[in-house]
Amino acid sequence: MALGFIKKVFTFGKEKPIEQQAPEEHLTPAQAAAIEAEVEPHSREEDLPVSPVDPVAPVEMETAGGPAADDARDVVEPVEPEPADEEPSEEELPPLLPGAEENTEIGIVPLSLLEAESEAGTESSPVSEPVLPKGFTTRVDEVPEPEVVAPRMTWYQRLRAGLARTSSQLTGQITALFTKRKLDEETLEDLEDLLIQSDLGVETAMRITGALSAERYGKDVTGEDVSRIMAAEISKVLSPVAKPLQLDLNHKPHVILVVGVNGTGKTTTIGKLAAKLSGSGLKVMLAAGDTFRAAAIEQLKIWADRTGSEFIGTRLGADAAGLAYDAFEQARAKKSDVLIIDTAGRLQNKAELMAELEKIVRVLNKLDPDAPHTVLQTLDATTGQNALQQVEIFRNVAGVSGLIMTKLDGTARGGILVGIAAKHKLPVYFIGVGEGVDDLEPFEADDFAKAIAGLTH
Ligand SMILES: Nc1nc2c(ncn2[C@@H]2O[C@H](COP(=O)(O)OP(=O)(O)OP(=O)(O)O)[C@@H](O)[C@H]2O)c(=O)[nH]1
Repeated sequence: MALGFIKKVFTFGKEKPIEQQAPEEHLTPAQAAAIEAEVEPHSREEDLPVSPVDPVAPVEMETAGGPAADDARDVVEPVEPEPADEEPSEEELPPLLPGAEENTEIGIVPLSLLEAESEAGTESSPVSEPVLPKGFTTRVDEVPEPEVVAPRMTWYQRLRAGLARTSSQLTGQITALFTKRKLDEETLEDLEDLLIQSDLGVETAMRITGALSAERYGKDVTGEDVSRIMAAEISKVLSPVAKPLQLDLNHKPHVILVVGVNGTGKTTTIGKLAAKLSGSGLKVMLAAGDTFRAAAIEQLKIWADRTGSEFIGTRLGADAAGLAYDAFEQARAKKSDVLIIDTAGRLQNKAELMAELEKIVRVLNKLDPDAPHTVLQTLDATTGQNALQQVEIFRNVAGVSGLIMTKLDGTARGGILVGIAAKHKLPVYFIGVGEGVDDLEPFEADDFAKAIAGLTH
């Protein structure tokens, strides 16, 4: 009866079986960390049915809740539960997560909307700071002193900080170029060269110098004039590609395949995405499709535990397409809303890597002709021009549907995103501005353009 009671209190709109609950949902961060540190790797006895595609090693399937979930329930000290017939009154129940009301027919939902809703609900959101239901308490000595948390930087502050090196280098060079000179042909050519060297691409460089010439040719011009016009022109290039990542939750699971060269931040970005999705009340499963790099499997499992997502992995060297097949089957059986599949960024050679990606797509197609529903490519901003070529390669092989530009914090090459947008016209859904779980921001064209041009918001 007590378990049933807990289930009623912690269900936020979407029915979520009690064993699915991530331990973190009703623990303070310190308690969750303590439990995570003690948890032994979960050993799996029975094998999942082997994929008919290729025999693979026993696929390890475990919920991120795993053993910790049981320990977690031990941590909450139940005192006399409410008498069975007394339903907790409305005001006692934690508020539903916005958008997680009974509506189970969620149609096409832009992820940024889900995120905005969960952000809106964060101060009272029970998921991060659950209010223990009446009749329960935790031992007083276990309740850690609330640590003083510095106010979180706004989106724009984090972006400005992330792009600081790009913008300071660019605006510094522009200022040096425009030392109170009247705008002439030579200055325009110098500016064009400078913009091309900043990875903005020839097309965008010419747009900027053309707009500047139209407005200021033969007149005095300052660095601020150039920054203002540069921001406006970059924004025009980026606006068409700044789109929300749409999830079609009418067909579960929505399969997101993440591809990209090794080291571009695939696994990290998957963790960040999983945090946003599960924080919005969606059921997420992560599949360790990078069976080439041992650390990648373990890394993804840690992200699954940290974000309360389900995890499915297999042994090193196993067939990635077989893992993808099993993951899809498991996600469908467990009614996961979203399945995110990690892939290898490196194999013996590029041809092998491309062949593996093609096979994964083929196998998923067999299970759902529309799957993978989204193919995200991660691009490392610090690699500059190389990122342009990478889009070409992966787009042809895996049918990339959108981009996530990572490592924009601390790099002086953030301009490459403009060059890629102008050339490939692929949606840019998010940008990575750090290694932390929150360091993934929805891509906003205007903010990005102003940040690169060094303009205050
Ligand atoms: N500064 C910074 N580091 C990042 C960002 N995203 C990822 N990283 C770091 O980049 C390194 C590589 O990230 P991974 O997620 O392992 O990259 P991957 O593409 O999965 O690599 P492979 O598994 O080798 O294919 C890690 O040290 C990450 O912490 C970011 O936005 N900013």
